[in-house]
Amino acid sequence: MTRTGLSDTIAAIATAPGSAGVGIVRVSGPDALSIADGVFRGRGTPSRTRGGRFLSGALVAGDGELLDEGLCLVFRAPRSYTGEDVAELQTHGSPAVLSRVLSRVLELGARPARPGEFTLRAYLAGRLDLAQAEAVLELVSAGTDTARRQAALGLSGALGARVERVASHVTRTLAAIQALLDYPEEGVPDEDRAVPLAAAEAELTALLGTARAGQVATRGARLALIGRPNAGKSSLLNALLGYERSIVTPLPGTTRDYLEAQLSLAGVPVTLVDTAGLRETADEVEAAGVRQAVRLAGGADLVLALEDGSVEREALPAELPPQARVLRVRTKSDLPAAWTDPTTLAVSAVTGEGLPGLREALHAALLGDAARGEAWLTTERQVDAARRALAHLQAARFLPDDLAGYELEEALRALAELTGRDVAEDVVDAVFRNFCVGK
Ligand SMILES: Nc1nc2c(c(=O)[nH]1)N(C=O)[C@@H](CNc1ccc(C(=O)N[C@@H](CCC(=O)O)C(=O)O)cc1)CN2
Ligand SMILES: Nc1nc2c(ncn2[C@@H]2O[C@H](COP(=O)(O)OP(=O)(O)OP(=O)(O)O)[C@@H](O)[C@H]2O)c(=O)[nH]1
Ligand SMILES: [K+]
Repeated sequence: MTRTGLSDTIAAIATAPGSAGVGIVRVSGPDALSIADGVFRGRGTPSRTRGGRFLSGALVAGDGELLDEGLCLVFRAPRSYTGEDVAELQTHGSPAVLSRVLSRVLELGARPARPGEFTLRAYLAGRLDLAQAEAVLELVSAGTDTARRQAALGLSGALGARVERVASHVTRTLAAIQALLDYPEEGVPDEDRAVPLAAAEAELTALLGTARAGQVATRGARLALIGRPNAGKSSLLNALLGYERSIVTPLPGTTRDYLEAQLSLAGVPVTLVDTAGLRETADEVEAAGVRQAVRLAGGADLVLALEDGSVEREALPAELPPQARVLRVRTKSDLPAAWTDPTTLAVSAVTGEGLPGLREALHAALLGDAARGEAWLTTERQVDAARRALAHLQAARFLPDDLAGYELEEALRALAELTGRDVAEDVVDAVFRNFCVGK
């Protein structure tokens, strides 16, 4: 996004396209209220109304034609979403009405808002930090209640407060180091250096631990079903879905390509991936399927490794990628067990036995025990800044005071970036590029 025109008055339809009970045209900037005067006719005049009030009346075109009945909400700088003067024209929510009201507002001198420009202005006015602006974006697009809860927490500033706690430990250490730099022979005592640094590291590590959960909650998760032929992968997929998505036969090697199906696991959107059974095979097509299965396991957030409980246990013929996180499952628990293993969940796709426990285990493995009520990291940008901050803290641990001081300053810079107090313009612009017009 270019940074020109930031003192222009901007306008956009703020509500979703299509018909709705009510629709809103939002106008923000120095001329917002005088422009509202030109389109709104009521008993009061927007530019002479106190902030925080609304007027009821009519919206009219340039030639005086009545466009709709409506309300005008008046916000005065700095007490508005953007921090600027804002007029909200609230109409009946028809695209025909909204486009005529917007045209009139543009005719009166506003320019169309760029995507995210209202929120960018709120950020530049210091009303939101970058992590809060990201939370606004996540709230607007939240598809699950978990995503909504985390976004609302982020918008409330809870993430900023967590980061601030880490930063305060680092600042304390840095101050102690700087106070003693002129007397290097003394060294900074542990209670001013090792202790707060350990606290900062522990808090930051806990925060980083929420990243997977945060990303799973907002973007959903991929779950790959892996196992030998006939282990019961397709049957388990169908049982989890509740309908026959994947072909099940007694013949080993039934699934050769992979297939995907969507499932909601306690509000988390999950993509289940059924793969070809893993075995040594002379069949070219099946062998390609096996290689693909291993690759899919590497790309999944979680691998369900299935082993047939009714036959003698055999190791998987292929190595799973080392980064894969694996949950082990013993299938066909309705049949006499040929083996058991306390670290393996037993399920039956036929009777449904063990399925509720499996669903719970999946949910726990995907969302972890990230504490409720605590803010999570939800974007790659936040995770990257937190990782860099942690690396600097760890580097500082074993360095002499002067060099440690440098690492701590870098850690503070990364923490400031995390909440968006010290961020390069292109990074900010990349965040706002994902917004819709009108937000
Ligand atoms: N109609 C409408 N609903 C909306 C929004 C909006 O802009 N318009 N929002 C937008 O995304 C969200 C609410 N966000 C907002 C946050 C702060 C202010 C605001 O003007 N705050 C002033 C106090 C105004 C007053 O009380 O007079 C302030 O904090 O100083 C407005 C909306 C959700 N609902
Ligand atoms: N009794 C019992 N039989 C099962 C269960 N799950 C699967 N089966 C049977 O095991 C056989 C193989 O099941 P599939 O679901 O096709 O196994 P798969 O792992 O997808 O097999 P491939 O496609 O060959 O890799 C079928 O005859 C199923 O009916 C179960 O929980 N209990
Ligand atoms: K099969």
